[in-house]
Amino acid sequence: MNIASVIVDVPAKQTDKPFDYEIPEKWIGAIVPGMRVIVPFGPRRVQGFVIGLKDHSEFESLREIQEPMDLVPVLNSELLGLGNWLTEKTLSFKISAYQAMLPAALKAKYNKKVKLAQGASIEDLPESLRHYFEGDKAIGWEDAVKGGLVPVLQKQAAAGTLEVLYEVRERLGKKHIKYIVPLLPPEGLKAKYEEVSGRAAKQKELLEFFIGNPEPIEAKKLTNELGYSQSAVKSLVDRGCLGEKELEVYRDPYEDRHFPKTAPLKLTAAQKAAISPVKAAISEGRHEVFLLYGVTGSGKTEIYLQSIQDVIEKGKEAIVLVPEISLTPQMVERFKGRFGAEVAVLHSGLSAGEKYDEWRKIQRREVKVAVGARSAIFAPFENLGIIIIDEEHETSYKQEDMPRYHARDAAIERGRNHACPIILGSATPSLESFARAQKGVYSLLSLPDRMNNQPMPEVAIIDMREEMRSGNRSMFSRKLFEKIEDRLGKKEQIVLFLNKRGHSSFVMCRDCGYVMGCPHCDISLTYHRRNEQMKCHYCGYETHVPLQCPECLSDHIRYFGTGTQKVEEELGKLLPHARVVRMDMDTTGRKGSHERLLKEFSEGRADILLGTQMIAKGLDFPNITLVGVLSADTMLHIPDFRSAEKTFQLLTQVSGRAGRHELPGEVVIQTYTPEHYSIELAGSQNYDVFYQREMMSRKVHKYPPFYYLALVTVSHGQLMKAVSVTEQITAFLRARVSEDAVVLGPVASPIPRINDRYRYQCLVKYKREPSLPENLKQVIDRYQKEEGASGLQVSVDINPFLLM
Ligand SMILES: Nc1ncnc2c1ncn2[C@@H]1O[C@H](COP(=O)(O)OP(=O)(O)OP(=O)(O)O)[C@@H](O)[C@H]1O
Ligand SMILES: [Zn+2]
Ligand SMILES: [Zn+2]
Repeated sequence: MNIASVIVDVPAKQTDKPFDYEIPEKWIGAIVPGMRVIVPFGPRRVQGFVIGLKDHSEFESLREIQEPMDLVPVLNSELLGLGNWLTEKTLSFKISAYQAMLPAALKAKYNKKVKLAQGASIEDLPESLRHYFEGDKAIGWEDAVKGGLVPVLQKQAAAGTLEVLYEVRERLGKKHIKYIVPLLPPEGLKAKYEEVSGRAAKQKELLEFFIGNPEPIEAKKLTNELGYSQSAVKSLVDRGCLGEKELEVYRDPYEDRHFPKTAPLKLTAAQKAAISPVKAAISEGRHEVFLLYGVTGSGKTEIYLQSIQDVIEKGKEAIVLVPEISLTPQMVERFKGRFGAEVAVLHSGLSAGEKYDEWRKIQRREVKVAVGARSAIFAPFENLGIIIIDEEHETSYKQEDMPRYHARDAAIERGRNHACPIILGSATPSLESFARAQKGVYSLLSLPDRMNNQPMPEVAIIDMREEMRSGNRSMFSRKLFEKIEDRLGKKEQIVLFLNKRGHSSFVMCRDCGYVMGCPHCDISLTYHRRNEQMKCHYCGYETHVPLQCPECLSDHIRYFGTGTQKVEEELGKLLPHARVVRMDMDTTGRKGSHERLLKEFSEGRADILLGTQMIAKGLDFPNITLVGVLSADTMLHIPDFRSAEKTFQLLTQVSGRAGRHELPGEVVIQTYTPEHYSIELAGSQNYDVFYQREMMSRKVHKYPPFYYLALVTVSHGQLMKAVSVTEQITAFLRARVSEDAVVLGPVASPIPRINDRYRYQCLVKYKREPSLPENLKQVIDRYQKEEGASGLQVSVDINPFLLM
């Protein structure tokens, strides 16, 4: 096996296949599939993934691998296979698929070193290696490669005595903590104990401690918590009885937090009925996809926890996906509280170094559970027993760049590989999933009632046009305002929700109706109060708020729309005594701020939690008895066939924050289109009727789940170029699909220009088109050649979630 098949890091059609390389004699056995290597490619040196080994190649005179990049494989064989699957499903390059599975720290160029693994001791190494690692020394990767040490180091890495560290710049290196270690065996310490004079009682005490506890102990803990004297430590260090040692600790972002241990709750009859098929699948080691459809507050999380418990008891591992936005401390606490140090948490709030640390815990089998957002689906477990996707309807599970995968599909694929069950949980399942459950492709589990049979909150829908007509120009309807005052009086808590998506604060001229738009994109600019700036959310363009309308020179130009800042101001005027916590992109930008704000609210130091999407999900606070939705319809106006579904889901989720415990809850939804079925049915929280109604409309308009979609987006600096290429593509595809398929286009994208590039699209709706992937690939290949030269971009998204 002296030949390696390598996928090189050159994302292009011509290079999207394995290349054979000869493994130099000294690295035979040291280079195995799943490792990265440096190979010569043309005149360059590039990175590549070894995907297989073989004895013979059909090519002659192979070039040699220059050097390995890893001591142990970064992708296991299952993930290598998953990479093929991803490539096929998303029409992306293999290299993009593999890169997508690794934490960022492994992707960029970071300093790499080999060190003694945590918990290993220098005596575990062969004599010949010890001098490299004594006294916490490390050997640089380059030196190890030059010195031909890789194969020997690799053996140690496989045995767990050595490991590779990445020095991630943002937080240089690993974090170290000072430990005190006894330098003598207990008998030696006893001998010293006799030697120490009777007056040095503190030293005697300390020696006694180490005779009983010969393990290293954190210096701070020894003195601060256990109360041993610092000067005694110093004296014993001077005497050569104790040593000080810096030991690496993981940068655990939750280290300062204590998670009280929770025990499994006694399940209700409904929960028992729902969990038992899952338990059966776990114990039989069978792949099955469950859709857990349970209303908000019905106890889905407890089902996740107890299923994971079973999986851990079988010696297997679990992945839990939650949407980024609801990966709140409260969610993390539930998993850490139950499984403690067995849990790794992966989310975008972590620095690259922290993410890498969490990933390593998984790779080194130190944890059993990974909780994280979308990309946690690639957690490098080898013995998966269950995958859970909470809020499975969330669109953030779809990745919008290459590879454009949906985490749900990847989960099901991994579930097949590991013969393990999948739970998709939601109070408002996606139409796709519910339709599959109806057809029996997924097994449906239902939790139709809240815990302790609490009723669902009562919902009032307020027509804001009526309010306007009767002279109320405030952003609060009379009913909502009344109820806010009532709750403030009763010292109960309130959630006010403002949907930022769809429309936000924009600047408009009251005289001529001019709206300030981005000069580079066809979209209006968003007003930011904090620095009095207008900003484009697509290209980042920023400008000052004008004092005069550029069109008619009127000075009646001001901002419109209700941003959270504006609501906060208005609350300040109307209810100066109310304590308001505002949560949106602006207030949660800094690390830890999200957590701090929620804590403030949960500890009752605020009355009103005001926020955007990020407060809609997952919050479980007993004192919330009123939820107000300030403008329910903004989401309805996005040009997207899922807008009604998203509106329904969001309203149901927000409403679900009220009355989850003893106190009953109430919800007030303000809208300008109360007659729309998504709003009406969210009001009565009737998913089943909504599902029927929406399915009908999808069928008529030929949208998922009745049809699949493929979207081709073309962009170019010149309008005519974008149009003509889209025209060609549309014609090409139209000639190659069956008559059941619909090919729409060319049409301008809903945002027709971003960053001075014109955007056109072609949308294919189809039921069964076995040759479509091949044809789409041809489209990509055909235009890829032009791309570099003229700035043309052609992208294909299969099952798109954003039609923008
Ligand atoms: N068997 C049980 N006995 C007692 N309390 C329970 C039980 N199961 C769940 N609970 C409690 O009920 C509350 C609601 O449960 P949970 O948050 O899991 O609901 P959920 O279905 O995940 O809701 P959402 O979809 O709104 O997040 C929680 O406070 C939880 O601790
Ligand atoms: Zn004007
Ligand atoms: Zn712009």
